[in-house]
Amino acid sequence: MTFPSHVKLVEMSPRDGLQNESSDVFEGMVPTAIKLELIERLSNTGLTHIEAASFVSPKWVPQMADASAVMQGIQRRDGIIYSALTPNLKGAENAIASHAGEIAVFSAASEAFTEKNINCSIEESLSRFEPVIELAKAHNIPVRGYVSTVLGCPYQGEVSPNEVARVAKRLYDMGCYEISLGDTIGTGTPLSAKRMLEAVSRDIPINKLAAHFHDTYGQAIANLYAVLEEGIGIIDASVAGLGGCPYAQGASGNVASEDVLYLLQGLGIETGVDLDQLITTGYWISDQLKRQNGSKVALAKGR
Ligand SMILES: CC(C)(COP(=O)([O-])OP(=O)([O-])OC[C@H]1O[C@@H](n2cnc3c(N)ncnc32)[C@H](O)[C@@H]1OP(=O)([O-])[O-])[C@@H](O)C(=O)NCCC(=O)NCCSC(=O)C[C@@](C)(O)CC(=O)[O-]
Repeated sequence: MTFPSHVKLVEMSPRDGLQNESSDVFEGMVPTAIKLELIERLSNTGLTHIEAASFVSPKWVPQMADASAVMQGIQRRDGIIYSALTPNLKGAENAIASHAGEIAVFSAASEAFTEKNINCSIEESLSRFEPVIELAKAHNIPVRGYVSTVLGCPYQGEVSPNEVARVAKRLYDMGCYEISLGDTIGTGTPLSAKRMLEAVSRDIPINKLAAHFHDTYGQAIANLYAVLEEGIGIIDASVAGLGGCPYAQGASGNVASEDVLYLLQGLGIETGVDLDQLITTGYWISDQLKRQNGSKVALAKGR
């Protein structure tokens, strides 16, 4: 078994982490200043990729309504890519106008989830992404592609690895430079994660694939270990385990960045990220949101 020597961590907390936050503390919206301070603190940890906001309909996801203010307010650092999620051309235009360093499009391997999440079929979502990718190319901005529900769907249940592979390949062939595979509701297990990855990596080089696992069933770290064994070198995670998709009921947070980093350090895998700084940031945002910190490593190590 050979693990990669280096893993790229993609930090999700400002976008996936906060998009579903129904913060009582702030009567709904998390203030832009808190989002910006979170991004600033994350920028001090050694992370090189931070998904900072999403340019989606504010009627669908009110928490991301200040995406332009967030993207424009970031104190940008050399060597850090601040990316934004975009569902359509309108979102991409706004993201690019707000200086997103990378944009991401998102579909799913389940028709039912795609309808609930972005109000169209998988096929329609892919055609919406064509002009997005074209526009990004014209601006020299890389595009990441997400496939959600890769290990289970909240509406249709089981999802076939072949369908995940099909959607992932379409996104890759359309020009997405990296495909992130989302276990949106965290129902995957190490074996199902490996089987899914085997199917996807038949068509797409493994170094172009990212694991984006939620920890709803407590399997995310085990699933990550399984896909690291297969050669995955890009992992999405969210500090303090923040997050959840508004269109996947019961879906809890992303796997905690602190827990992923602890796993990687134990395997001798380099990331360039400082665990203590990450833990401090996780406690800071948990305090702001008056939430229990969702990272087991942070709880064990303490403040
Ligand atoms: C895709 C749409 C817009 C379709 O929504 P729709 O209602 O079908 O769209 P529409 O084109 O009919 O537009 C409706 C209204 O939204 C506006 N609108 C339209 N587009 C935009 C835009 N980009 N930015 C701002 N406003 C926009 C548009 O202008 C219009 O405004 P109105 O005329 O009624 O005032 C909607 O369904 C939507 O925004 N969905 C986003 C859902 C979402 O953000 N889900 C969470 C992210 S995915 C996720 O978390 C999973 C992931 C990626 O993390 C991986 C994993 O874990 O699996």
